[in-house]
Amino acid sequence: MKAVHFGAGNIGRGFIGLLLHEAGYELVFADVAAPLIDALAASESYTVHEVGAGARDHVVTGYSALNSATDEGAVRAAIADADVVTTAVGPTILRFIAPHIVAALEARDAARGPLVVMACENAINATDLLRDEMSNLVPTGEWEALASRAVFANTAVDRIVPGQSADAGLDVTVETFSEWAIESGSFGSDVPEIPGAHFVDDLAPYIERKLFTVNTGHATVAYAGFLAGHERISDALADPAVAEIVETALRETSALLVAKHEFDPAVQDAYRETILERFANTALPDTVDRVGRQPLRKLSRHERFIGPAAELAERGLPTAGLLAAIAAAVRFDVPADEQSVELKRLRTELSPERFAAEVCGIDASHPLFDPLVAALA
Ligand SMILES: NC(=O)c1ccc[n+]([C@@H]2O[C@H](COP(=O)([O-])OP(=O)(O)OC[C@H]3O[C@@H](n4cnc5c(N)ncnc54)[C@H](O)[C@@H]3O)[C@@H](O)[C@H]2O)c1
Ligand SMILES: O=P(O)(O)OC[C@@H](O)[C@@H](O)[C@H](O)[C@H](O)CO
Repeated sequence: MKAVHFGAGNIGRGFIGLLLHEAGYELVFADVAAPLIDALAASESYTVHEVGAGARDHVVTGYSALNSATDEGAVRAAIADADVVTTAVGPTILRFIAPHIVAALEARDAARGPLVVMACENAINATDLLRDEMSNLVPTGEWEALASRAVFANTAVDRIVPGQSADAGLDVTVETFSEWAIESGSFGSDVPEIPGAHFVDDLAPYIERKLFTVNTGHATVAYAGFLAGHERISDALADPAVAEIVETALRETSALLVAKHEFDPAVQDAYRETILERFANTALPDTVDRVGRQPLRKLSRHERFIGPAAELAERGLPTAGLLAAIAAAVRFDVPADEQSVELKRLRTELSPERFAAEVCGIDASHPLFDPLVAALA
């Protein structure tokens, strides 16, 4: 069995690559970062170091590495001959991955079984986004035939993998917790064997619970923590003023998840508590800069703040905690982060009303509009 994984970064090496390796796949990493790909190609193994209670080390071996910017022929040949292709590159990068998979499907031997395509990103239905980017590249009338050579499955990926220290080499430090949920519907009876992943009939409750609890909470710690002057996530959460905003925001998203997906309230409370314990892990060197990265993406319509706040407002439920988090998010000022710089510019150029409409996708007809505009002012 062969898998090609795009994005040999933190979650790529620290989780998806590890699980595919442990599942017995011959693994090819593809990335555009030349030093990273050169180092992987020259290495025989790297180690995933877990930190926290029950931590273990895992050694990943037997992989190869290709530069998808300079060696696209080899990357496409590898995908054409693979069973599985996965991504962990960021949702906005999927459009750059799409041409490789389209070309590989065109070159694929028709007798070969279908290629399993799974985007492992923090976004709702990221694999559907990737499939849409692919279909946009194919002439009308030809997509159905090409798409029949692949199976597309949405996934939800959860493991905190912080930025790695400069002297770590290829090794990755991760938390012990992990969850990879994969929607099973498109596989029929031919579900891939990936121990460590679990297959679910309907991914929507899983991905929304993950994005609107783990990622809403995480981003709230990051933005409120940044404003309070903290660098590390664990320090930020230890600040009672930050913790209070996080608790309020997560009580609100929990109310939505329970109402919408009928989660047992006690189970959701326990899930939320586990997540706060994960953020508080002092052995995990995670930072507000990493967790708050790309604030414009995080403030967009279907993301971790506006997504749940809009649905809560539509149901007449409280949103004060999420709005406090949004008010902190728009003040995230990290010069090394391109979107933070762009956010700063937009805040000087756009009125709160235009910011709500153009960045957050909420216009005056929506019940969230007035409170959102007040939070943005
Ligand atoms: N780190 C985490 O804790 C975590 C957990 C769950 C999900 N995720 C999601 O996984 C994705 C990746 O996050 P990360 O933390 O690993 O980021 P990262 O920056 O560590 O890794 C991303 C990798 O993608 C590569 N890349 C960028 N453009 C590319 C292209 N055109 N082709 C191939 N490779 C390209 C980068 O060079 C980098 O190595 C994001 O969607 C993130 O939300 C991250
Ligand atoms: O990756 P992002 O930028 O969407 O979000 C930052 C973190 O919240 C995220 O990477 C978490 O660590 C991860 O989603 C945990 O599973």
